[in-house]
Amino acid sequence: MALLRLRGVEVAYGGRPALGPLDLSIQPGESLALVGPSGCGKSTALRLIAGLEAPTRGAREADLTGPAIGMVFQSPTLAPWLDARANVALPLILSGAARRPAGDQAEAALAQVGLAQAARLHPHQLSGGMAMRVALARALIARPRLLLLDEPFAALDGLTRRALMDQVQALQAETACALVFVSHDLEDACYMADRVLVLTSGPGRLQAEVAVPAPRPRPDGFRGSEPFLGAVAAVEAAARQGWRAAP
Ligand SMILES: Nc1ncnc2c1ncn2[C@@H]1O[C@H](COP(=O)(O)OP(=O)(O)OP(=O)(O)O)[C@@H](O)[C@H]1O
Repeated sequence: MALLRLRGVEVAYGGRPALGPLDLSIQPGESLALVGPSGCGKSTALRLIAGLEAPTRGAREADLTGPAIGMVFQSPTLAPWLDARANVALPLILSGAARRPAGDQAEAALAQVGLAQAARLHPHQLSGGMAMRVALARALIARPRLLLLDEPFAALDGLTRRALMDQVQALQAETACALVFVSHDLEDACYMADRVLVLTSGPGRLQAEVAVPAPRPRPDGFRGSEPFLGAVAAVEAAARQGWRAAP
């Protein structure tokens, strides 16, 4: 049974098509990447999946209850007046948890992303990578069944980005949540996902679906392996067919 399905969804803004029609299903525990040229509707698709926006046409069907969805955006959107611990605890407190146990849980979540020492720091004291890890801890604290990441690493340097991708995979293995990962970077998409959905230029439709038949978390040397290189080549070929050059 799929966690979530989009059936023939289309989104238009002011009558201008922005996405679709698009069909998509997300199975429990799987990792899905959405790639496509700028403006094709990737973020729109993610907002539909999150239920933050309704489709103009088509339907969203979700089999999600409880702490269903965690989301991390390109900028970490932390509350500047709260320290890391309080930022991470916020979803629990907003859903009615008591401050002390929520704070304890937040500290454990920060330790999981390697930030045990940073619990009392405020956002302006954090590096970009640290802030992103705080946002990740916050998204995962309620143990969602589905984690949505919208270009979360785009602003980070290459090494930090790779370390964070491994960290997300480790957390995903631990929590068994499904992941939808939006990226501009075709290699990052193949690194993170079991299936890469290549969207066309806007309004984005499915151009191709490329499987990455390899275990997660990725083993050492994965980027030199045949499944990875083959998937990247297939995604690039689909992109060459379906993406118009930006005007
Ligand atoms: N709230 C909105 N009102 C009007 N138009 C919008 C709105 N949100 C998005 N759009 C338009 O819809 C299209 C898809 O936008 P979206 O942000 O989903 O694309 P994207 O693939 O995520 O882009 P990028 O990779 O550049 O982040 C774009 O043409 C954008 O201008």
